[in-house]
Amino acid sequence: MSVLLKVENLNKSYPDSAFELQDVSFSIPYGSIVGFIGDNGAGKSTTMGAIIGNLHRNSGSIVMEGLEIDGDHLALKKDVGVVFDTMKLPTSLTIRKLSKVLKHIYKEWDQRLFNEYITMFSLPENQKIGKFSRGMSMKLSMAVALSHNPKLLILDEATAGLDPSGRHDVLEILSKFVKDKTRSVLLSSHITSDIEKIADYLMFIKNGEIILNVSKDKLLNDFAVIECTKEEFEKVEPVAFRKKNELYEVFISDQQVDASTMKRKKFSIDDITLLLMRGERK
Ligand SMILES: Nc1ncnc2c1ncn2[C@@H]1O[C@H](COP(=O)(O)OP(=O)(O)OP(=O)(O)O)[C@@H](O)[C@H]1O
Repeated sequence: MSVLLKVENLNKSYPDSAFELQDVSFSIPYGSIVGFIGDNGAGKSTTMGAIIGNLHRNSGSIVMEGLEIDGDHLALKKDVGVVFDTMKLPTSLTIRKLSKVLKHIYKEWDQRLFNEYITMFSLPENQKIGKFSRGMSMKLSMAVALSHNPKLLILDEATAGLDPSGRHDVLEILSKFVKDKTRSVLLSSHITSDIEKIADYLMFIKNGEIILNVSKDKLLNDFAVIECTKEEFEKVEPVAFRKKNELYEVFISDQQVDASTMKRKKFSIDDITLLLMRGERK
């Protein structure tokens, strides 16, 4: 399995905050969509900002297509399309004028593709961008990010604020984007149903630490949620658990389930997220 982006031991702290990213390490294989899940303030935007060089990292290495990105984030920016929840495009321009500027900035700018996205998202070409609604701005950022032929798309809460048909379009675009296995997506979202639909890998972060990084298929097939008694609980090594009155709700590898005494519960990615974020670890 070859890797598009490899992040190793990424650490980042802020001068006026107790928060720290703690040795964040992960890889993004070619052709994959990685869903990045965590509570507010868990460290998703910090991780993404440190990767693209918007934030200074304390330590750690970032390797894109085998090339160490050490200070020279320009090399990375060419190959990475970014959509953050706050838009950073010039508000006084119209789409028409913006595309003329972008043509000069990006060597691989694809005007035909950009026009297609603008039509698909029904965005007005002659209205100033500053007057766009939040959803329209996100759609425009997405169109820009996709049209300079990036290898990696980094999307921070990009589907939040989109109407259902816009979200449907974006999810479809992302699935198509990775289909030929030469590109990948890192996507953070609180809408776990979106992630459940399209992600190949799920990466959970809590208090600046990656607590689980697993393929979606493995998560759904090789793990289980059970409800059990204290005696049964003491025999297992859970990933996470929550005490519910006298019983325990436990997230464990499926191998540990003793089918004669333990009952598997149906679970969704939302359930797992809640157990990982609110639950305890043994
Ligand atoms: N510029 C900053 N200065 C100080 N602390 C910051 C700064 N930016 C973020 N933080 C802190 O870093 C922590 C992680 O924030 P971050 O934005 O990475 O979380 P997140 O997982 O993206 O959250 P959300 O889901 O709310 O977007 C928070 O405690 C936040 O207060």
